Amino acid sequence: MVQDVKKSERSSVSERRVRLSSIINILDFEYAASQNLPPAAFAFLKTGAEDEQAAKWNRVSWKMLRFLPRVLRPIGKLDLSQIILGIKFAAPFFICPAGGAKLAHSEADLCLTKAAGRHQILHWVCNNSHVSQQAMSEARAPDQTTFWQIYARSDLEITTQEVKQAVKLGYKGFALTVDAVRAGKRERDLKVSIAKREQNGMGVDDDEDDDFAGEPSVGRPEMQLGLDWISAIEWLRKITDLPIAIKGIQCWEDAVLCMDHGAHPWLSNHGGRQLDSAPSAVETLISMRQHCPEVFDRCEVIVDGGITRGSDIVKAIALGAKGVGLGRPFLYSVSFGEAGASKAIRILKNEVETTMALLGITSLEQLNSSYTYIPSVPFGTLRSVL
Ligand SMILES: Cc1cc2nc3c(=O)[nH]c(=O)nc-3n(C[C@H](O)[C@H](O)[C@H](O)COP(=O)(O)O)c2cc1C
Repeated sequence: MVQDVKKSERSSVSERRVRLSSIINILDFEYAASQNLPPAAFAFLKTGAEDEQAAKWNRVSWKMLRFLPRVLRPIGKLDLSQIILGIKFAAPFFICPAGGAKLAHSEADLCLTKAAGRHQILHWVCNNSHVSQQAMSEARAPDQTTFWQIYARSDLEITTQEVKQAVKLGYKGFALTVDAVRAGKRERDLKVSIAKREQNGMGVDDDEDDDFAGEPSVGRPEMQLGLDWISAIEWLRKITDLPIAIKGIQCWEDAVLCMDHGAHPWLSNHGGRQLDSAPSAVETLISMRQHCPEVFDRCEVIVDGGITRGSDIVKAIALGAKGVGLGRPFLYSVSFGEAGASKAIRILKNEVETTMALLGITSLEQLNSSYTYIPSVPFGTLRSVL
């Protein structure tokens, strides 16, 4: 399925315009990928839906929050470890599932699992990768745990077999992605595909031109469109009793439904690639704190979207998230292979540690909403909102 980037199009180490050694933060990886990757590959990874409002807002919304640091507290050893769906990892952030990683590097999916294993963080493996389930599980370090993400295929039996196989191969948690029943209109990606086709002299009859409705350049199998909460959870529960997250929760009402059905809400708008103007995970976290705080006690809330700094990760945890996913940042970093992904993890760990020390905490368990606020809302009101 995954479109191959021709070898000649992919830059070799010596051809790279931006070198790994020059990178000091996560946004630097995006710049490097924009310079080093073929334009079509970068466009596929970067694109959001339509006007990219959701993709941009995801990033900006973490910056709405400010910290309330505490001082004169002894800061000794910092403990970044976090339990996500029952498994202890060395850090609270993880690598999100992402199809098309091969556009960043021919061995991207394997490199991501290996880098995650090296640093004992979670890789939530994508079912739409170019590598087999078996090969992905073989890339794990001996003591490494990975989780598996699924789309429900139109032929549910195929997905059923895939989940059974994932259980056999030792995956310890699942995510059912539900925000992509239809692909979002990803214009940045579409424009590059159309330009390429026109460059190749392949014209289209003006009367029949419906390229504007084209599928993303990395295809996906046909989706199952008939599931609802009851049938989806019943189907999955017949196959496994391992933890299940529902990926793509975008309002507190659906977070409550997750809780009621014994699943964990994964607050995500697919990196702004699906519904433009969808809410960011920050907004959903805050509305959950107002309307259904009990979900944080009964479920593990996972978030992703627009995270570029260790401080964003700490903010998410302060608001109640247990696991914090990054998609594009790891895709951009893995354009440098395993060394790039490993550097991205080290940068994030270092930023999380610095943020913790400057907030006056030594473990993530000490974090709570009193460490953060939104300045635009009157201070007193906000403290009660959070
Ligand atoms: C290139 C790309 C491919 C993706 N493919 C999948 C996928 O196959 N399954 C899925 O559940 N999410 C997929 N996602 C969404 C990510 O899992 C995650 O929700 C999102 O990237 C987080 O936002 P961020 O990129 O701003 O960190 C993809 C994201 C990107 C950027």
